Amino acid sequence: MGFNCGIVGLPNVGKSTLFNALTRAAIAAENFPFCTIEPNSGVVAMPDPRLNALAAIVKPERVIPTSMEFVDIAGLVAGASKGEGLGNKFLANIRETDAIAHVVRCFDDENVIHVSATVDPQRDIEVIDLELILADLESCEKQLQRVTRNAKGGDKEALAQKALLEQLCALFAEGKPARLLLDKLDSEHKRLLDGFHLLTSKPVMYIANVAEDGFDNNPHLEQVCRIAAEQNAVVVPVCNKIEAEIAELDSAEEKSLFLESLGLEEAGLDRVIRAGYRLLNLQTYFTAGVKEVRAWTVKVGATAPQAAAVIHTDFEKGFIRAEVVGYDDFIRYKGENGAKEAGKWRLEGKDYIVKDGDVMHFRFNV
Ligand SMILES: Nc1ncnc2c1ncn2[C@@H]1O[C@H](COP(=O)(O)OP(=O)(O)OP(=O)(O)O)[C@@H](O)[C@H]1O
Ligand SMILES: [Mg+2]
Repeated sequence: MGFNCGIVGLPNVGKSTLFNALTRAAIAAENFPFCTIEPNSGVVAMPDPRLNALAAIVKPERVIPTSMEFVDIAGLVAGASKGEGLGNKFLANIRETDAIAHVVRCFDDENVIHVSATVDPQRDIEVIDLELILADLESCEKQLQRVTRNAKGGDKEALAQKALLEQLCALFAEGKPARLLLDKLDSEHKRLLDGFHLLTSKPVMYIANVAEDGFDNNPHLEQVCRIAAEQNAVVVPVCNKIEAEIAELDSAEEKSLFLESLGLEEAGLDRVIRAGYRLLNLQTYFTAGVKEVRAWTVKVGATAPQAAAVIHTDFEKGFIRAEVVGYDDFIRYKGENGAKEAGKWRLEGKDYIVKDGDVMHFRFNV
């Protein structure tokens, strides 16, 4: 499934370090700005303890998690929207993503170069936001010219696009991102907005890259949390450097020992991956057969046929019914047969809205 989250931020703030930890890749993450030029992408497995619980009941030959893609993008600097630091190219890379993980430097370290010399999360966030907003402003102004020509003929769609583009330009002129408008738009206007391919309409979460001991009493982190709260955005505090070190350990045992020695319960990466998944408004359903127990990703609100299409488009085309057992029932009644006996096994039709954790089997006909 093609959902991805772009790792975005100023140069040298720890983006590639996080990417390496997430994907166990070994791309260059050196202490100098613009170390990354070409975007790197990697597919990351979604940690989900429910898979093991299902496997313990079904005892399948294999267990397959679902995944999402992360893309490590080059650092942006002030002036990027005018082409500074290869800015236009990097902005084009961001345009390809579905959501943005904005990495903000929240650690002090004299040895790690900061492009503005000091650590100041508020300023750094504003630099990135401003570049994305300026790029969107320019793009909307261009689109407005084109649409205005079409609207002269009285074309309804063009008139609606024109009104929305004007609203967006006004918002950008105030230095605000398009995502602030999202809650106020109906589905028709959301469709129009999607068609404009903007950067600031993408959902954003903040990755506060802290020092090893920077989770508590860290004014930089507090600043990010304050800004995020104003925007209704999520903050994930992580020490990217430690995560990269943990990812290099071979066994799960070594990892948990290392985490314990640092006083941490869970790898920060799992929190990043889960937050990215939620940011994209994704949820998981399962298939549980003796051959394989597997997690699949669908958008929240997907219907049963849409969920079926994730496995194969034929499943959607020839969709007849979906056999469904909720995850909790599946566990409580120890599998499909138990759930059936307890009256918790359902046959659902094409309008059924999939719930997170549903264990599903599709009946189809091609
Ligand atoms: N939490 C941290 N504490 C201390 N040092 C860190 C931390 N996170 C990353 N670093 C260091 O910061 C430097 C830059 O990291 P990295 O290359 O990942 O940045 P980047 O954002 O990808 O940069 P670029 O935009 O140039 O590609 C590296 O030397 C890395 O080890
Ligand atoms: Mg990099």
